[in-house]
Amino acid sequence: MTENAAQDVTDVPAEVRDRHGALAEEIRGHQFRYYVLDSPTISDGEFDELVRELERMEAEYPGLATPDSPTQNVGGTFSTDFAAYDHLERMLSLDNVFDTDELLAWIDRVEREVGGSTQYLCELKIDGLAINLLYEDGQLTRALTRGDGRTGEDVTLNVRTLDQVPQQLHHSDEFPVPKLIEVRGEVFFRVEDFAELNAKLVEAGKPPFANPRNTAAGSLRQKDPRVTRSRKLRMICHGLGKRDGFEPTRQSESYRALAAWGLPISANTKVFDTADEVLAHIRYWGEHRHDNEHEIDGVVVKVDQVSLQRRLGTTSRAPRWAVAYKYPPEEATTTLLDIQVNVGRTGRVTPFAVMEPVKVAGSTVAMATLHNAEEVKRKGVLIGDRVVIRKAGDVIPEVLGPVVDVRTGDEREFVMPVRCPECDTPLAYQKEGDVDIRCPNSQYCPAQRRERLFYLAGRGRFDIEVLGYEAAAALISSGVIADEGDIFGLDEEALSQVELFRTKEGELSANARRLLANLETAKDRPLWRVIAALSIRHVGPTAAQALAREFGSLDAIEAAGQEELADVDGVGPTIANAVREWFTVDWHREIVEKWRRAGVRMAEDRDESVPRNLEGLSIVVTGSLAGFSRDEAKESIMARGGKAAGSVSKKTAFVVVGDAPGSKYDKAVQLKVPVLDEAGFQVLLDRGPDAAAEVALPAGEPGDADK
Ligand SMILES: NC(=O)c1ccc[n+]([C@@H]2O[C@H](COP(=O)([O-])OP(=O)(O)OC[C@H]3O[C@@H](n4cnc5c(N)ncnc54)[C@H](O)[C@@H]3O)[C@@H](O)[C@H]2O)c1
Ligand SMILES: [Zn+2]
Repeated sequence: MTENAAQDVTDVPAEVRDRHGALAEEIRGHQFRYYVLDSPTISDGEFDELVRELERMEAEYPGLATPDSPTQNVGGTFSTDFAAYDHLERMLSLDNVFDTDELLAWIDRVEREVGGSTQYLCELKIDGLAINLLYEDGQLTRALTRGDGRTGEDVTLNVRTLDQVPQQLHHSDEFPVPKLIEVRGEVFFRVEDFAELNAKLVEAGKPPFANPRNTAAGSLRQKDPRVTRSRKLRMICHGLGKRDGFEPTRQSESYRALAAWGLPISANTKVFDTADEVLAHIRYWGEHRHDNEHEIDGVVVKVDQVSLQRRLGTTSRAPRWAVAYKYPPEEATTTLLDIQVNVGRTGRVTPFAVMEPVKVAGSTVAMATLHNAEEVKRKGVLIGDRVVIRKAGDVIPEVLGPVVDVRTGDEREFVMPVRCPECDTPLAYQKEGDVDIRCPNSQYCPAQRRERLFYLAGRGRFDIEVLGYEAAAALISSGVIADEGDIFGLDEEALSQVELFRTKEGELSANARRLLANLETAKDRPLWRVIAALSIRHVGPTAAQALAREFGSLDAIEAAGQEELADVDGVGPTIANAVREWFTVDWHREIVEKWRRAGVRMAEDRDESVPRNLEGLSIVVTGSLAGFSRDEAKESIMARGGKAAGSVSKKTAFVVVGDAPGSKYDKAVQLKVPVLDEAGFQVLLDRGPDAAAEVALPAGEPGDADK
């Protein structure tokens, strides 16, 4: 103990004592909301930050670390809604570390105290709620929540509804069922079960739950076990309490015993010898945090040998032989300052949340899309609310829902505008039943022109580096181009009229020159990217590639009929309609004309060394071929002028059948379309349709002749 530790609380300056007292009180309030009401008002990350602040105060003034401080206690309490029982052995919490250095310091301390190296059992830290199962003579006699660590809430009837929890432990020759044992574990929702639960709620017109952990806690702590039964709660065991008749030497061994008795254990526990291995494991799970069936908030590192666990002992709050490495929190709470709307490339008007900037998962979040007016209603958020937001990995941030309990009454409902915020055109649904409302002024709406221009400069389209959002906005608002049709007509003179492209001295900027150079290169992008750049609804990269491959030029696409388009693999009727409709609009065709005049590629290059011997023929490939991938087979057909169709019709010239062909083969037989095997396909490619017809399998022959 340090000298300081002897310090008396009365030695602490009064204002520090007050601050400490207030913070401790605040923390206890949050613990009550979290453990008893299952309804926290701040995120776990924010809560942990408060606790750390308390710890920092106590490190400076150790006199403050009195036994009733939250830092010295297991953080829960119990509710009078349930009968209370004492645990036979206390249930502890875990100490946390938040980075490599803190973990290495913990490992150092452990190894110093046990006088050598040891083995580390690493487990995923399941984000659920702790449960204590008491088995006497193999029978489940009681299930308690952690409560304050000494006394828990009796949720036996609820736990009995969990399929994974055996009422009677299974017999095992290797591990005889002990006379008495307390099994500790975590109750949680699998991510997919939680999503399913929420989907059902939404379908029933109810607001979804925000967070699986608190929902799991709420689902288990029900007065009516039937509610618990209706929720797909799961459990994983991660420790033992009191035991009589079972003395494992390692914790990892005890898991084998639990499994033998029919209890659920994790498939993701591993034992390591060195700190490096432990760190690599933690790194691995940090990157694969969402590849698991349940949410994890860290990795728990435990000394595996039970004798060493005993030697290390516990503090009043946590074992000294285990520690939780916590990953950065993915949820935070913040204030929803406003809900504004954005007009997209296709005129879709989407509300988005403007929030007080908050740090989550390593980045600062100030905005998040709310998708549509219905979604705003469904989430139940009001402007001015405290909201829970989530940013998981690379996924865009999401508003989960409001913290209803801290509303002041000053919050107000969001009203979806009825006119476009940029061009004042009345908004409309494109067709009945649409969830998205749109600005129909697609030609002139400045927002849509700007968004389309920005979009065509992106990856998978023209890839014009200098044409970012700001540049797109400047080009449209300055009026030097009316819309994307004019973009390739830009020259030095036009650009010098745009402030963004001028230097302070009024000269053309280097960026302007770069833009012109970029535009020159962009004219030669492959056809599919040109198609994608047109902002035809539903036409993403896959459809654009299919169209380019199939038709080879924009003219051919424009000339193609609805059925012909829909027939292409990767296109289908919806996209076919969108393409047809798009070409009926004058100013759309004008864009194509302007690009054509500027020298933008309008057709695929043809490989002249390949014979065009399949011109006009529609060929379907089904099943897998040994010498060609799907795409190679299609490309070989298209390079010869043929059409690689997705479905068999009377117009199909040949059906090429590989291994495991599907219903297309049956259809070919039914329609008496000539069928080729792979060798026949090769003949078709090399020597054309007449030669292939001679090697085609007789139509309707194999097996199915009488169909
Ligand atoms: N948002 C709030 O207002 C609020 C309030 C109180 C607590 N909390 C949150 O609750 C947590 C603190 O509570 P805590 O005391 O339970 O500490 P903890 O979550 O840091 O760790 C202890 C618990 O981890 C669980 N656990 C999961 N997997 C485990 C494994 N493999 N091995 C062992 N234990 C495992 C156990 O149930 C154990 O009790 C923090 O995440 C905190 O942010 C939040
Ligand atoms: Zn508009």
